[in-house]
Amino acid sequence: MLSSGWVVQKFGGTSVGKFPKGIVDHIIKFYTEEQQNDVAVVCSARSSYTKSKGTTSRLLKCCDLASQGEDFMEFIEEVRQDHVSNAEANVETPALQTRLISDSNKELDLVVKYLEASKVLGEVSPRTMDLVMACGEKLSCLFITALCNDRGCKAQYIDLSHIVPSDYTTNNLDSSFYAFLVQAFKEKLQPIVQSKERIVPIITGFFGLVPMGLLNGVGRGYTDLCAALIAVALNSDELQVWKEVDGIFTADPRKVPHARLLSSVTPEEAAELTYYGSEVIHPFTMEQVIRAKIPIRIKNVQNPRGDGTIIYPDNQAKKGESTPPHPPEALSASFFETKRRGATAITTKSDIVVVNIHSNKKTLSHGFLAQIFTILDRYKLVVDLICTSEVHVSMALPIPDPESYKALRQAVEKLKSLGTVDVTKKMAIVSLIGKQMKQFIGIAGTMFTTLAENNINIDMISQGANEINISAVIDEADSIKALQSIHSKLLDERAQDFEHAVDERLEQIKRLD
Ligand SMILES: Nc1ncnc2c1ncn2[C@@H]1O[C@H](COP(=O)(O)OP(=O)(O)O)[C@@H](O)[C@H]1O
Ligand SMILES: N[C@@H](CC(=O)OP(=O)(O)O)C(=O)O
Repeated sequence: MLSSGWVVQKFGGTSVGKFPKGIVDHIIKFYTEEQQNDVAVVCSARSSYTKSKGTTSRLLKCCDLASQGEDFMEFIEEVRQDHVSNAEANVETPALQTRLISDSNKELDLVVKYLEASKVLGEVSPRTMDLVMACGEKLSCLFITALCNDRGCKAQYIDLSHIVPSDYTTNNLDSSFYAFLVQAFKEKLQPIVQSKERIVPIITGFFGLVPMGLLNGVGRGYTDLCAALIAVALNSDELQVWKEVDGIFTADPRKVPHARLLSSVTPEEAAELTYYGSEVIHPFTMEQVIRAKIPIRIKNVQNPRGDGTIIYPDNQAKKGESTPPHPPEALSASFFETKRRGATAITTKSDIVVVNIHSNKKTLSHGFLAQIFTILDRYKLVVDLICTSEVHVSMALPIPDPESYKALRQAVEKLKSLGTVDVTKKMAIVSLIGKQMKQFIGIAGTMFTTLAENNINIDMISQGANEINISAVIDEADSIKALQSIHSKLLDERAQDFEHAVDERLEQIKRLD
């Protein structure tokens, strides 16, 4: 498959909020004018500083209030004010500014209608929630479209919020649903693709009224998935996910000052990092694009010329290449990267609660685990890590908000019928991630010795079946110390003493000689 010339750029809510002019002048225009690419832009709802104060969070708060029959207008007015003053501050051409404000007001008025009806009913259906949430991406894309046109880059607003027909039925968001979406996106973008003039489509990251609701089906961060499907629809050369960091680092650079920028990671590593606390990319994003052989590049809106980090399998050829990059999989490039030393990155996840269950039977009866999971399932609780012995089960659960804490309390009451239950709060999971780790001996040893040397108590240990993740549960208060000390032993450029880990592959090769 040859180069199509298309590049899909996804911008997160805080980037749209903080750097809109930079996005248009130094990113969109750079790729269209200097690189001569065709660019498609996907935006999330605007957040000025943090996601929790962002438009999506405010709109979800309105849904919450309406479902309790309470007044929500205060939050609508906050969203309105935010977008009006943003339009006034950034869009200079009077006609474009007036139209943007009027279009934004219309969208918000519509949301008020949906919410008023829900308030009367005292219930917000998943469909209504989607209709309300979609407004965030609409406002953001109306704004970026106006700003592009204002600054001399021809752009067209594309609303995907009704792309899924109301009679579309599916029980889960499987590959046939994604295939349907890709086809629908292709049709929607066809006029722009065929246009003689270069037009940048500015596409709402909200993609339709998904059968069980976008929040239930995909979750926050759905715009990453939308951008991925657009990249597939356009047979794009690259999917660029623009953030406020230079790419993926060996650890969260805010917590580990010596963290290094990684030039590439595999999709499996990116997924593990995201799940275990480093919110890099929505996990659903990768499968579709990688299958279409499209690389994902994480880049920084504040440093657009940086190389960023590429997410791509180390054993698969890219679009337009006939063979995988050399050296081949058996001895992949990172195998020779001495700096990597087996592990790729380290991450921590906070708000973890450990639940221990001691069976009241002498031996583990069959069905014991099934009973535990049935209870957890009933309360929609997720288990991140689990360790079992014959009569004892330890589980680490993410409990990030009051709602999940309430569910946990109810589940614990039920679990008590199976045995003695104890609960430890304020814990964290520290995870060492690396696709190459499985061929090294001593990495887990070094990780746990480092924790011991730093007086950090380990509550649970787990090595995932995929062998790319070694995790331990520790006190949340120790998580920064754990990150920094393990990083300096196993990932720091200046790490001196890594004498314990033996590269098993290299040893095998030596033995063959
Ligand atoms: N290993 C990591 N590499 C890069 N960033 C990381 C890592 N772990 C955690 N982070 C944090 O993830 C955040 C991602 O960037 P940000 O632009 O804030 O995301 P968003 O697109 O959600 O707005 C950064 O604040 C960064 O500190
Ligand atoms: N606007 C949505 C979806 C999203 O993808 O956001 P972001 O790209 O900023 O993570 C949210 O806040 O969840």
